[in-house]
Amino acid sequence: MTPGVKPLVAGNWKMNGTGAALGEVRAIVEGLSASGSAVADAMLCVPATLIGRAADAAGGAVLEIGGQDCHAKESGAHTGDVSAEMLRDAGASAVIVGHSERRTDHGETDATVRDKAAAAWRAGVTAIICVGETREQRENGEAERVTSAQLDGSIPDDMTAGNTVIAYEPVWAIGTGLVPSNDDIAAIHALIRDRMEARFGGEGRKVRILYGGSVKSGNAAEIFAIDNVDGGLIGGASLKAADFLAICDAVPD
Ligand SMILES: O=C(CO)COP(=O)(O)O
Repeated sequence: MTPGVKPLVAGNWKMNGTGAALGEVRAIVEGLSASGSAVADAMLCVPATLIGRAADAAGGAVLEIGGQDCHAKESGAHTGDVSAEMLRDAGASAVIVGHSERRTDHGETDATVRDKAAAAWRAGVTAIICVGETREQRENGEAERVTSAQLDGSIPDDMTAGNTVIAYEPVWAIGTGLVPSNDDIAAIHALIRDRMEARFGGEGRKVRILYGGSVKSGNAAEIFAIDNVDGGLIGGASLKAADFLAICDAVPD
C-alpha cells in the first residue's frame, strides 16, 4: 500500500457475463454494504452490454462500474466500437485501456493506448492503464525495460491521480495461477512509482498502482501488503461475488 492513498479493488469480467450474472453484481453490492468498510474503493469492469444494467444494480454507492476498452474518437463511422462518452452515458465511471489481451488480440500499441486514455479523460471517466511484460521478456531480464517503455508511451502528459489508475499485469501471470514473488512485485511497483513521480511529481506520488494476475482470496492479503501496491485488478476471481468480496476484505485497514 501507499500511505494516504485509498486502495482500489477492480474486477475485470472480460468477455464473461450476460443478464444472468447481474445477481453477482447485486450480491457484491449487498456484501459491500453489509461490511460497511470504506477502506477501499470497489469497481467491476463488465462487458459493454452489461454496463447500463450493472450500473442500475450497483446504484452508485459502494460499487463503481467500468468498461474494458473504448475507441479514441467520440463518435463516427467505426462499426462495432464504443466511445468513452458512450460508456459514461451508460453508467461507467472508468475504463480499462491497454489490457494485454487488447494489445495482443487487437494489435494495440502504446500510442493507441495513449489516445484511448486521453479519450477516457475527455469523457470524464478514469483510465485504468495496463502495462506488463510477457513470460519471454521476464526470462530475458527485460521486465523493467518493457514495463517502463509501456508506461512512458501509454500515458498522456496531463495525467493526474484522479483521472488515472495504473495496473501492472505481467502477461504470464494472467489466468495462469502463476504470480511473481513478492520481491518481484515490489521491484516493479517501486519502478513504476519512481517513473510516475519523476514525470508527474505529486500526482505520480499519489496515483494508484494496482497489481493484476492470478489474484485470489488466498494470496490477496499478502500482495496488497506490498509497498506501492494500491489494490488489484482481478480477472477470474471477480466473476463470483463471494470470491470478489473475500478479495475486497483482504485490503489492510
Ligand atoms: O487480466 C487480469 C485482470 O485484468 C487478471 O486476470 P486473472 O485474475 O484471471 O489472472
